[in-house]
Amino acid sequence: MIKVREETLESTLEMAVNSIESSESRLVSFTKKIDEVDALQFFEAGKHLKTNRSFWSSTIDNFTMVGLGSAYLIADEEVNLQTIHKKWNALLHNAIINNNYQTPGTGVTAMGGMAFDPLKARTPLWKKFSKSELRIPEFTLVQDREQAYITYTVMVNKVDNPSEIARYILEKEEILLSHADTTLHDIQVKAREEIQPHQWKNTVGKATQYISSGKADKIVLARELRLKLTEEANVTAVLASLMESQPTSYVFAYEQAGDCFIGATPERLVKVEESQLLSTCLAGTAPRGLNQTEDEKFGYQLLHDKKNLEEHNYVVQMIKGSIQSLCSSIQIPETPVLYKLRNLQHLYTPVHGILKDDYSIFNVIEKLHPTPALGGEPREKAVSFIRENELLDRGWYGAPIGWLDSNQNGEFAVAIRSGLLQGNEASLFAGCGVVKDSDPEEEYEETSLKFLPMLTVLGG
Ligand SMILES: C=C(O[C@@H]1C=C(C(=O)O)C=C[C@H]1O)C(=O)O
Repeated sequence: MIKVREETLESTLEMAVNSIESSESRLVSFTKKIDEVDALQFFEAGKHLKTNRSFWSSTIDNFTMVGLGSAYLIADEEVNLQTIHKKWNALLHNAIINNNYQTPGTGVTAMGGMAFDPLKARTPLWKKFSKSELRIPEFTLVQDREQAYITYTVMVNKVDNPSEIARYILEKEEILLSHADTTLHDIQVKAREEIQPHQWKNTVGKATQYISSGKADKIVLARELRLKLTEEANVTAVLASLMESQPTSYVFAYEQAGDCFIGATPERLVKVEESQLLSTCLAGTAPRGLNQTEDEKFGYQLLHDKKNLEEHNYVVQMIKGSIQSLCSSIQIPETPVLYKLRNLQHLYTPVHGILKDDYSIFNVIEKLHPTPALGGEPREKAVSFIRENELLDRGWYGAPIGWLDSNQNGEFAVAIRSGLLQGNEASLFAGCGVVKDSDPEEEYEETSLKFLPMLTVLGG
């Protein structure tokens, strides 16, 4: 990685082009501070580029990232995180980075996600999505509280003309930072089809038998709700509604050739800021009450419910065990607290650790995914059961989604409370942890509640 301090984009590009000797190409990035902008407007204006867009917002931290276009793609059909990690390192090794800021998400940044289970046969539903992908956007906007930054990233080679590239970028920037005209319509759900609800309940029954016979302790089963909408959903409008209705969740979107994977997940998989590591154990669910007394009653019951505490504890123990070798110290509270969302409340245990020098966010994701919150316990048995019995191609649902940068920062969430928008249709996904005394009917109800965050913003 070559860090440079050239004054302008053009001089940075010139320096980069001149530094290239053979037929290789090099990634060049240039970050500048800009006046505060509306990230959603920027995302909407990104439509003008006719390109794939990505969005990430951690509302609680007041941190939003928008990625437009693709300067480089690391796509892999294998979901081998070590291979992806090597490709990312190789890309950065040769990159020329002009960034005067420390803010996470500046410098070279990648946004991406992956399939929950690369071994599950892919169905047409997810045909536009690779099994894993890291996209280095051409334009990355970071809004960190009141500070905003834009990074341009391009791949250049020896014969490129720096002033032409600079002109192209600045022209596009003008469009992106000008006010986008968002005409937002109220969409409605015209029809909904629950995919094989009866068989799903049978599969839950089968999982409880499998667990009772001692072959596994917990298996997470998910199902799909297919929607027809009155018109094509505007992704920006859906994002805006998710940010408003789910202020304690991560709101994300990842477009792929017209389809868009989108959601508002409360579940952080891992955040790394320099050597600080944060993870989250989130499992165990109850509804919100209709009034404060009922809400507190449901919360109290959840905090004392044996089945939910057991489901939760599998996650705590697994996360603790998995990151032990990567961290020099770990802090985990003894007991969970409640994490309240608009429609649900969960058992929540935060995890803090100090990441040892030799490890990065890739190593943590590799160890953690899938946690027993989305796979089960023990992992291999549960994931094989899901692969063989679940009536769904999860695609990117339930898998890590997020971003990372060239300064060892990054954050990935577990892509739940999510859906795949496909023109004027959409598929929503929801799952729940099954243990030995799970009741199929209750689990069915729980998944119905978990569809709500997405269903509501789509007018359902
Ligand atoms: C699988 C989902 O949620 C997960 C399962 C939970 C549970 O079983 O209690 C709770 C939170 C999530 O870890 C989902 O929302 O689709």
